[in-house]
Amino acid sequence: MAETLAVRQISLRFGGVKALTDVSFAVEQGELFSIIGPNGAGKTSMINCISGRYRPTEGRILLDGRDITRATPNQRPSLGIGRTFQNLALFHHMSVLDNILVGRHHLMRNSFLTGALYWLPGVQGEELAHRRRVEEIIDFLDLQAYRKAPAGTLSYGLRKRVELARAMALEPRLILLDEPMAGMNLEEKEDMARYIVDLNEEFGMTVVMIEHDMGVVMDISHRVMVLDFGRRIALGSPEAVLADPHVRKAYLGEEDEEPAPAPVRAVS
Ligand SMILES: Nc1ncnc2c1ncn2[C@@H]1O[C@H](COP(=O)(O)OP(=O)(O)OP(=O)(O)O)[C@@H](O)[C@H]1O
Repeated sequence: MAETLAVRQISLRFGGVKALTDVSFAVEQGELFSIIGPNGAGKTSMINCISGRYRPTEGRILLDGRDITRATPNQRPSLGIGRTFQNLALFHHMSVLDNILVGRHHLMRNSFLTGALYWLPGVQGEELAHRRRVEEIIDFLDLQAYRKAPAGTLSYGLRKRVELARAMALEPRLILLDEPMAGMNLEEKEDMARYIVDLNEEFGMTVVMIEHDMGVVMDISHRVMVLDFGRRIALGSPEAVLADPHVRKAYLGEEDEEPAPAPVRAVS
């Protein structure tokens, strides 16, 4: 299967801090790929390199074989990369519907002039097509009851769902989810896990997810990469990663009975 994302020997330094060191991995088209690791392991730094927020000190990032390492964060949505944030980034006073429409901004040919030229032929048609697509996403994420509500009035779990809707509205080929279940109760987590599986299977979106809830990660991921101190220490199926003694030591704090691990290794 084709590689949607290829990360090649990425390193990222902040002054003396090595956030990432020589990390490589690839994500296949249609894959649901998770990145896990202890606090400070470099997970968000990696997502930020892929989304363009951080520019890696070394290495390359390819999307569908095209080098996007130097593309700006503003260019990445047009290239097909959508993301959600660890801390919610919604417009609180805007309705759910309008927040989601913001996600389609880069797809709107007429966006800049839509207001002024609204009555010209084609502009209304385009606007309608965007609204239809947004309504489909609202249905998919069961947000009908909240479409007119200001985003700031919703519960935390619902706001996370609106943020997912906004990222989906971009119709990304690759969607980056930064802790989509953080702060949720069990029921909200189960809902979110189902939506992520469905957007992967039904909408065909390739997913890269950071998540601390190991149960969810192991349940829904096709493959899992483990970072520790900015290095990749394991990569493989959830079962292989869970069974890996170095992962158990680094991530779960279990005693390692074997000699110290090599800095970079893979299991599959
Ligand atoms: N903008 C920044 N400036 C300086 N140091 C940073 C910056 N961003 C991250 N770091 C450092 O890089 C390292 C990796 O941080 P990162 O946030 O990527 O880890 P993480 O695995 O996402 O952690 P968490 O699970 O706590 O969110 C940490 O030592 C962190 O302090």
